[in-house]
Amino acid sequence: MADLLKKATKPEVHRGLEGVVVDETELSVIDGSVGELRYHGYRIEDLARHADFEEVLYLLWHGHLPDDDEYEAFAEAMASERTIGDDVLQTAELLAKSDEEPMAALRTLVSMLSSSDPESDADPEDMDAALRKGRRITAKIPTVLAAFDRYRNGEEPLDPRDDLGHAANFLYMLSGEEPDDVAADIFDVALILHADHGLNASTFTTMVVSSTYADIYNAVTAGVGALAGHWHGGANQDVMETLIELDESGQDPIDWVEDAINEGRRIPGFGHRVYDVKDPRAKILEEFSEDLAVESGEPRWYDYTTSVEEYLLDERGLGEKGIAPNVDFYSGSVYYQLGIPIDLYTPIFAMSRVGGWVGHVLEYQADNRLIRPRAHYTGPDHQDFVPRSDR
Ligand SMILES: CC(=O)SCCNC(=O)CCNC(=O)[C@H](O)C(C)(C)COP(=O)(O)OP(=O)(O)OC[C@H]1O[C@@H](n2cnc3c(N)ncnc32)[C@H](O)[C@@H]1OP(=O)(O)O
Ligand SMILES: O=C([O-])CC(=O)C(=O)O
Repeated sequence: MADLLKKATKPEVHRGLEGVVVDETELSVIDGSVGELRYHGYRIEDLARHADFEEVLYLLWHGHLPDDDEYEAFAEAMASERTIGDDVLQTAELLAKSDEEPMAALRTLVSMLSSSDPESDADPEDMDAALRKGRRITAKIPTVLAAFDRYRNGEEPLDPRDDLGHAANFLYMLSGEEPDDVAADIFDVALILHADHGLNASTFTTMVVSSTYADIYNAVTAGVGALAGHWHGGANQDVMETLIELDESGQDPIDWVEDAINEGRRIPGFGHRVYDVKDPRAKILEEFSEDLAVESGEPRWYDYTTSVEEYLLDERGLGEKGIAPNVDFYSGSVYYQLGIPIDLYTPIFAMSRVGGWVGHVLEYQADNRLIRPRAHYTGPDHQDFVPRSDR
């Protein structure tokens, strides 16, 4: 005990685990100094251009890109798992009627999916079962989200269509209309871009949970919880709300952002723990945002984003700790222009990131070790206990 109380000998404390390397991974690598991201060695730009989301899921879960046969079998297995039971639908309806936030509804519904999983009793050390469960969760998230959204709009949910890919089927279940190729492709790329990103907070959360051998439903449910926060996935919704605030202010965007910074506000969609420069995913989404603006003839949202970026990145400069745009900055205006409700942006992030969560859980559990760091104690050395009535 005496040693523990020697506060003078303070160990090096890594607040926020900044820069701490806790494990090895083959899934993704980020070079934050030049803005590069690769999944299993493939540049994110190449995956965005040439792959689809199902291929990327396969890559993250199996370690290689699928050939034609592997792809077909995988896409078919994913599509066959999209349906959800009546109990989950009824809960989605109840949550919608009680005006639950979509991200909170998703957390509840993902947790509930385990009750109807045919392998819910599988040994948590059975990695094949964990992969199949992860695949089921991933296949069903779009269905639960679309059902929730339709219920809150007073509409009945639609059955998933197995003739559409993961991205197009979600857009169909949401609106009731088959999306055109442009919308389906942009949405598919958005899913690819958000699928994995090293040991971000939500992925690390899933690893902590599964390191106790709690099953993958616990891990993914916790991942949804961690992603919800404004400093992580929740920022994409904040970005769009901020752009709307800017629009309603009637101010010039540069004046607006200058005032916001002078008031000490954090601008959502800027700053990153790993990137010192612009996030490569933001570059791709920015192009989509511009394309959609040109196509619709409504440049407002794209123009606001570029003005804010110009001020923060170019005029204000990167400073000691860069505040360049992260992935959330441009996804907001892309989803907005695709007509997706603003409070679904973060659940959509989860719809994609579940691929990384499952991949990292499987990778970590292949050589599991309980995650259990320590804290430097700074409380009182000793206190005599006083009964409550005498305090
Ligand atoms: C998918 C993702 O999760 S991407 C991140 C999404 N989150 C956001 O976009 C929310 C806005 N951004 C932020 O809050 C932060 O940049 C984080 C949480 C993402 C990263 O935080 P950290 O790595 O801990 O950086 P930290 O908070 O120490 O910031 C360093 C400095 O930059 C400033 N800064 C960081 N982000 C911003 C921002 N968005 N707007 C204004 N200033 C910022 C901080 O105030 C701090 O300044 P100081 O040193 O004068 O106090
Ligand atoms: O890596 C991070 O800390 C946040 C992020 O960009 C992501 O999770 O995609």
